[in-house]
Amino acid sequence: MDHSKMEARIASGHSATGTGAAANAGSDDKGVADVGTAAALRPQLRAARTAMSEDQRAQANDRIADYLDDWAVQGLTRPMRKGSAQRVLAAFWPLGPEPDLRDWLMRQSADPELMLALPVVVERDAPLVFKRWWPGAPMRDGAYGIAEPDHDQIVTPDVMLLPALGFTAQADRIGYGGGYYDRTLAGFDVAGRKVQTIAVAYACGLLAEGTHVPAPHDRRVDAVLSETGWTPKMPV
Ligand SMILES: Nc1nc2c(c(=O)[nH]1)N(C=O)[C@@H](CNc1ccc(C(=O)N[C@@H](CCC(=O)O)C(=O)O)cc1)CN2
Ligand SMILES: Nc1ncnc2c1ncn2[C@@H]1O[C@H](COP(=O)(O)OP(=O)(O)OP(=O)(O)O)[C@@H](O)[C@H]1O
Repeated sequence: MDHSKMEARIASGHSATGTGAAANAGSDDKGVADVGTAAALRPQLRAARTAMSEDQRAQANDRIADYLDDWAVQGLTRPMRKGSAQRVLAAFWPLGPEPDLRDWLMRQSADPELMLALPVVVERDAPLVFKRWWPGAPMRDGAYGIAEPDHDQIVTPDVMLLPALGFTAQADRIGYGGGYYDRTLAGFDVAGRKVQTIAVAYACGLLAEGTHVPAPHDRRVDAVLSETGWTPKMPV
């Protein structure tokens, strides 16, 4: 989706009612057809995240890394494809105020059983591809200004960390609205590939019960991790 289309979607988004931290901004639009859709919820989710201070974000990033450390020991050891020597863990390079996993990734790069990867937008409205990442890997600015690996080593993730703007207690995920991850996961389904999915969000992205109406193409993730812990529980 190009920038102008994205802005148009945001401009047309209506606020939904709700009691969650992210659901407080402007709620005069009761009754409109798209109340509760991801598009309607994005503006207030963005506002809640932007309202965090740099300090709060840094602290939240540290807490998220702590939870990921526990999971790396207790959970990440499991989903290994038969015959493969390394698990491929796809993460993401932060865009603006997203959770920043870079320090954690840097530390994980020392684990010989892990191969790290980052998403690459190769084509608009198409599935993502994943390329290997290691500290010092050549990078370039890709689509949407997100840094991406600049080489040809495409890999298939066993486990995927996905950025999320919002989430529900049932592990529904709201992203930026490009549909990239939903398309990517749908493609993996067709190919018969199993991938464990973990959305990473700040806790202010939690939507109150009944606030969000997922679309048919929306994929639940196996779990959501925020600075307050796992929703619904650590995936093992
Ligand atoms: N860090 C990160 N990497 C990612 C994603 C993501 O959401 N975050 N993606 C997830 O699909 C894919 C890229 N897709 C994207 C789709 C739309 C926008 C987008 O709408 N950007 C807004 C600005 C967002 C903001 O800063 O608030 C724009 O360009 O107007 C960004 C990425 C792959 N890599
Ligand atoms: N499997 C799919 N096949 C085709 N189009 C899809 C698929 N999944 C999502 N889309 C399209 O992508 C658009 C955006 O989807 P959605 O709002 O769920 O994005 P998102 O999950 O927030 O974004 P992202 O995954 O990029 O972070 C929707 O209009 C939808 O039609």
